[in-house]
Amino acid sequence: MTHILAIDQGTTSSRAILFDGDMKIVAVAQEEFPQHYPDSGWVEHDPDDLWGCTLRVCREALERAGLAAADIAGIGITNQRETTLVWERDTGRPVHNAIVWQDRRTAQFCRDWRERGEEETVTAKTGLIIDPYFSGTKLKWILDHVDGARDRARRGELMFGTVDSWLIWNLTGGRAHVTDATNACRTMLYDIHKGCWSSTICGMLDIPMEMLPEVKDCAAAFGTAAAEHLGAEIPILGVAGDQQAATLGQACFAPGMLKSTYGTGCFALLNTGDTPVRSENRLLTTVAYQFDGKPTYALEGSIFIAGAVVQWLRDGLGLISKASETQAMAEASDDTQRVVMVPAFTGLGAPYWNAECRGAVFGLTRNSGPKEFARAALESVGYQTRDLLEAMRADWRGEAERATLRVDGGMSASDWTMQFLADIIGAPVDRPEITETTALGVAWLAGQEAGLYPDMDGFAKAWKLERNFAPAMEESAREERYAAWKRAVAAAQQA
Ligand SMILES: Nc1ncnc2c1ncn2[C@@H]1O[C@H](COP(=O)(O)OP(=O)(O)O)[C@@H](O)[C@H]1O
Ligand SMILES: O=P(O)(O)OC[C@H](O)CO
Repeated sequence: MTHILAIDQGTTSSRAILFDGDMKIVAVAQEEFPQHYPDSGWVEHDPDDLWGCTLRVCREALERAGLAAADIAGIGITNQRETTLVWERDTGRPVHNAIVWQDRRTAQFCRDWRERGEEETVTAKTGLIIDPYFSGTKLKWILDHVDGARDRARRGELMFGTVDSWLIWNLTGGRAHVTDATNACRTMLYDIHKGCWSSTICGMLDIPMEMLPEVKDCAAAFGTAAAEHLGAEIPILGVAGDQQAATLGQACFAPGMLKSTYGTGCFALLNTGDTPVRSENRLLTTVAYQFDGKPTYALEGSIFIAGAVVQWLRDGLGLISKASETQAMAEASDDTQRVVMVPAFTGLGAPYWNAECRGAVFGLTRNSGPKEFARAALESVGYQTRDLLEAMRADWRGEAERATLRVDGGMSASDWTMQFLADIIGAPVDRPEITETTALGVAWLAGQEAGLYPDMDGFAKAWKLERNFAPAMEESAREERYAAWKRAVAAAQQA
């Protein structure tokens, strides 16, 4: 058994990536699945799509690599986080579509909950703020709206899970109802200090605790994939939410190390070691990873629109036909114009958490055109990251000051964006050779549990730099531009 199968179940596609004994990628298979938008601000996935396309890509990757299940030492699963599923214990049938992390249907409930003055209790226990983003209020919504669901859950007939739990349940033929600490801590039902489900929060949301999965370390025996799925039994040995998996894949193991992943959204995590740091600046306290029952914590900043702003230039405005064209446009743009784009298409995430804010563009002149729009779109990703880093620097005793930022995700391929990022945060940006860090992180979890891959130190040494972006912008220009961004965000929120 020489290989590891990493499953990356994301918001828009499922991917299966096979790694060899040297942690090199040997095959990738990917499949997109439909998004469902039943109402304004609602986003759902069909649970059968999530499971079905995951299984197909696993089979396809094996076929492409010319490998059989017997060659696979273990499976690692990483997944879109917070997305909420409920299914029947007996039949495995979901009682509702999965409610996706982006879904805002519980915004009113969250507002009322905050106004009842209960946010302090929630934050103290879970490290999160009250927002529809997390699983807790989505699960409550399902229990409130599916006939008889709460009573059935109380009788132990229904099970809750995030996407990792759902996939493991299916892979193991209904034998394992489990999750890991990094996924559990995004539900808003998990006490990150005690390391267990919180009866207080479950009580506040009237969630029967019978329906919650068992929480394990990130590297553990999660169950065995049944032979009928991939041709032979394979143990599932690693699980982590996708942003935590990227933190692992970037080998951010020491306190103060920082990564940011630029996909559809952007998620920055700062390792704070064994101390859960309480944010004074609306960041989240989260479990970065957990081994031997001991959590390592992180401060997380979540931005909902990063690469998605480039998709909007392509699909919404028709200014480009592919994402990489933005590079040449930004290079050729008029630098004297100060067009500022606030891409708050679905509200603003950290550190603003303004669900009602919408996008805006400032500073347009008669000469502003597609190139300036492209530049402003790419710059918006840098400015939003700076917002997160400002908050991290303030929260973490100033120790995150000028820390190198390790980047990954699809948009990190844009050299122009990465250089602007280094310029505007005033700190170095490191892009690794492998930008598939999410899959790598969870492959490493499974691989070291299987005894195939090195320990933490060995893995950290294997991390390789592809390119460093050093800040080159004058301090005065940096601060002047950032101030213009802050004014634009304030104005967008007032509009
Ligand atoms: N060269 C590029 N320049 C700018 N944006 C890019 C580039 N390549 C990809 N992107 C953006 O990155 C995103 C895709 O990254 P990916 O990590 O695959 O995202 P996800 O996992 O969220 O689907 C898209 O939103 C796309 O617009
Ligand atoms: O599926 P992604 O890569 O868009 O990541 C989604 C995040 O896990 C949401 O918290």
